[in-house]
Amino acid sequence: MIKVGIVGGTGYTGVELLRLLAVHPDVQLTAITSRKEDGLPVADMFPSLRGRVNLAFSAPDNVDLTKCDVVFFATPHGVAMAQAPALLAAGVKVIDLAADFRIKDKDVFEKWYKIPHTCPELLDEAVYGLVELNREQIKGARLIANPGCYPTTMQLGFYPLLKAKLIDTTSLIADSKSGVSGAGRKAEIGTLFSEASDNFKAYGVSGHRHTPETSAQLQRYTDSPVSLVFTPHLVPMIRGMHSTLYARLTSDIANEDLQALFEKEYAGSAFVDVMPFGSHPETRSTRGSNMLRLALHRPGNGNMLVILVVQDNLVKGASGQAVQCMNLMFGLDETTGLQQIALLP
Ligand SMILES: NC(=O)C1=CN([C@@H]2O[C@H](COP(=O)(O)OP(=O)(O)OC[C@H]3O[C@@H](n4cnc5c(N)ncnc54)[C@H](OP(=O)(O)O)[C@@H]3O)[C@@H](O)[C@H]2O)C=CC1
Ligand SMILES: CC(=O)N[C@@H](CCC(=O)OP(=O)(O)O)C(=O)O
Repeated sequence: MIKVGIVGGTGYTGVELLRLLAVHPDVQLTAITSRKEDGLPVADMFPSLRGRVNLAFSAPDNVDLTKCDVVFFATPHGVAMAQAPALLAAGVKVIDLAADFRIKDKDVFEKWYKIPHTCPELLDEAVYGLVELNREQIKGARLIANPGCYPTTMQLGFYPLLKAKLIDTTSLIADSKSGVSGAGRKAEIGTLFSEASDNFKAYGVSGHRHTPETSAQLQRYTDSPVSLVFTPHLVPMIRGMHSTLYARLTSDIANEDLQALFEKEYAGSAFVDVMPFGSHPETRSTRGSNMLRLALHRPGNGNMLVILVVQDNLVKGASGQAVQCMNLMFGLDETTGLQQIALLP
């Protein structure tokens, strides 16, 4: 059994890790931390876990995480970078759900996250945990930078087109919407019921930290300079993410061939569903599951391609993706414990 520790077990990605790992056949939950809830039985805070998780939360300082085989950091940016060196030195693998190791350039990280990077020596080694694009590297990794939720949708949508050199890389557009759980469980005015429900707004239009993360990753797949405009929106739903991606085709290609390109690229991927051309994927078709669904459109048969991408921000956008990485790092089938079908309605 893989002994698992979770730092930050009371947040939305932490409890999502617990939901997935409590029934994972190869996992033994070993330590779950919370500074505020030290000593409280996990199932007292989350009754959905009664009878499934028998541990209590521990303060991070009171628990020996070196007895774990892998530790997930479901914490704000800056926490994993402080603890990863000691854990790695003790032979523990680390999966960070925050952004500490996603951006290879320390200066770019510090500019967008406005905190100093205290562990730049690990930036080169960290493997970006987007399984569909990095599967082989993840298998041998000790340290995973789990992707941001929006970047997952943007990369899986644009990647096949970039790789096949079919689009203008300087005019990529992503118009994305997230459910409110994307902002985490902490109290904030913007996510109060009376602020976020029955309302709709864009945010971060002049600059969101997921733009540099996504651009840098996409740049790995093309020699042409990548330029991306990304606009996130908050929508009044709990889970879910919908990205409408726009790309200008630079070559004359039939719709059937575009569809075949995506189907071939993701044929071996259990968690990327290429829907029939012209489909309208719904976020609820991924709710609670690790699936990401996408569909291609070509309005008026012109040279603008529209790619619709949906996922559950907490599963494929965070905790499910992290478990997918863990499976590969421990030699398991990547689908182990992740076969849930989406909830509907
Ligand atoms: N929500 C989402 O859809 C996604 C989130 N992420 C990323 O995952 C990470 C977790 O997000 P989310 O679950 O939403 O966050 P939450 O705010 O819901 O939870 C944060 C957790 O971290 C703990 N924590 C906070 N500060 C510290 C600290 N200094 N040391 C140790 N533990 C700490 C908190 O518990 P306590 O204060 O009691 O210790 C809590 O359990 C973030 O970096 C986020 O950006 C990534 C993709 C999607
Ligand atoms: C709705 C909402 O607020 N979403 C978050 C992003 C979700 C996320 O967790 O991304 P990181 O892991 O990169 O922080 C935001 O836009 O800040």
